[in-house]
Amino acid sequence: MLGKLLTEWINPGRIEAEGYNVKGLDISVNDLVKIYKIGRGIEVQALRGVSFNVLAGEAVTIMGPSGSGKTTLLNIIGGVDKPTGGTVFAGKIPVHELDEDMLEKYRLGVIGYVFQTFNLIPVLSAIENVELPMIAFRVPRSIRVNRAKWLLEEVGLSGRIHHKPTELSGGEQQRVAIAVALANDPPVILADEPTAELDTENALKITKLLVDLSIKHGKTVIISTHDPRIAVRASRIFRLEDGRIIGEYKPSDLGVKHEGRGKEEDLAEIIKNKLASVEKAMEELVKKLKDGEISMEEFDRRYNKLRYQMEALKEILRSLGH
Ligand SMILES: Nc1ncnc2c1ncn2[C@@H]1O[C@H](COP(=O)(O)OP(=O)(O)OP(=O)(O)O)[C@@H](O)[C@H]1O
Repeated sequence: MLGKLLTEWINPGRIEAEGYNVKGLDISVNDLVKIYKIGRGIEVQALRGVSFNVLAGEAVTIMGPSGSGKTTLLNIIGGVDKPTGGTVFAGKIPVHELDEDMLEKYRLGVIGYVFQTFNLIPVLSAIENVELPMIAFRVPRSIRVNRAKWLLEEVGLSGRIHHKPTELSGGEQQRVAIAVALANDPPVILADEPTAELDTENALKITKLLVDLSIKHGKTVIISTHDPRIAVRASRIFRLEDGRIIGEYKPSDLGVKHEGRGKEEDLAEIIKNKLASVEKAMEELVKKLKDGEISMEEFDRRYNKLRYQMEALKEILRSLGH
């Protein structure tokens, strides 16, 4: 029964030498809990009931400090790790219920995973790295080689296809890693801090490549990041802290246009203005409560929302050196 839900995705016949045939899937995460047991009865609760939805074809970011659970969350969505509790659906596929055999198929056909550390095989050239997932997927050689070339061209590396990872810059290695993730034309791309090792210019280029997969090709893209400058490039930002989603924003809530590519000084100015308006709204809310215009519940709900927004804005300012 479960196998049937994967049938569509595990057919190598759907892979073509060029282009993307497959659009994104909805991702639905419900009350996800992950507890790591680290011996002697000690437990680490990495996720404490995380729920959120990503629409098919949407690009979102998960933002949060180190240790907040970003990698754990992506690993569970990506079928690399199993949850302790809760559910994850990719379209109709109940990822949390898949056994090892089906998870392997799911990882090959449904998920393209981009890691922080590029994760390329050092002894293989760029093109051979891109071919690997297609070999595992049993894509015929003629299609495989041409698709690998096409994908490397797509990520702007047509002149580097025979280079080994060590002969490429960090930004170029991450481009190859994106081509690897796209090899089997997956509907869902997960990227775990894909820009952590890169300078700002390369980080923004890689982010654009990933976000464009959603905008131009309808893929579902989930990017985890520490960096608010990256986060604001997606359509929505989920803020994860201590294993919980504590807020959800649109870049416009933070005063930034969805595809804003402004200079960093401009961004700081915009965010300072937005911060001032959020602080003003908080003051007004306090006044309304004092004047008896709103109930305590309503105050709590609205004040907390503003507070999370304020914290996110302050974090962006800090990362911009203000
Ligand atoms: N395999 C594991 N065994 C035990 N604890 C783990 C394991 N993996 C992660 N953790 C713990 O779970 C929590 C969340 O870790 P996770 O790696 O998901 O966070 P993160 O937000 O991705 O952090 P970073 O930004 O530093 O990569 C942390 O407290 C971490 O120490």
